[in-house]
Amino acid sequence: MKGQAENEGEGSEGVNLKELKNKMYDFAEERDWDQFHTPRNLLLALVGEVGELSEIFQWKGEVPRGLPDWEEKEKQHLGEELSDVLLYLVRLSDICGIDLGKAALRKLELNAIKYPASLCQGS
Ligand SMILES: Nc1ccn([C@H]2C[C@H](O)[C@@H](COP(=O)(O)OP(=O)(O)OP(=O)(O)O)O2)c(=O)n1
Repeated sequence: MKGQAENEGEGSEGVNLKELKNKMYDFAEERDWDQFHTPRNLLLALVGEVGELSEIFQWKGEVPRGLPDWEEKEKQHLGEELSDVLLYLVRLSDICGIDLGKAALRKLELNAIKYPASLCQGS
């Protein structure tokens, strides 16, 4: 199993970072909001959204994977906050001139070197 959301809704599989980056670019351009999308502003917006994401889990204690007991409305809200975090992260990376996909792949490689599976099994 690759993840809890592996078999979820159609249409989500083809989404890529470039598409999200371009859509955020268009969103800002159409509103003349590019002037506000500075690195610091975007970082603060990102952190704010992480706070909103945290609020959803606040006081719930640990919850089982897949969130089986959550109402659909609650899960939809979670999806919205996760998306806000992702979108601001994508936009922040773009504004800073970082190729996020490339950077993330490189980081995965570094992680694998730092934590060799043979030495880290289950601990
Ligand atoms: N200057 C802005 C403001 C918003 N957005 C976009 C990116 C986020 O995906 C979303 C954030 O919108 P809100 O600030 O309205 O935040 P929420 O959607 O979380 O609403 P609320 O804080 O009322 O729950 O809109 C943006 O790109 N640039």
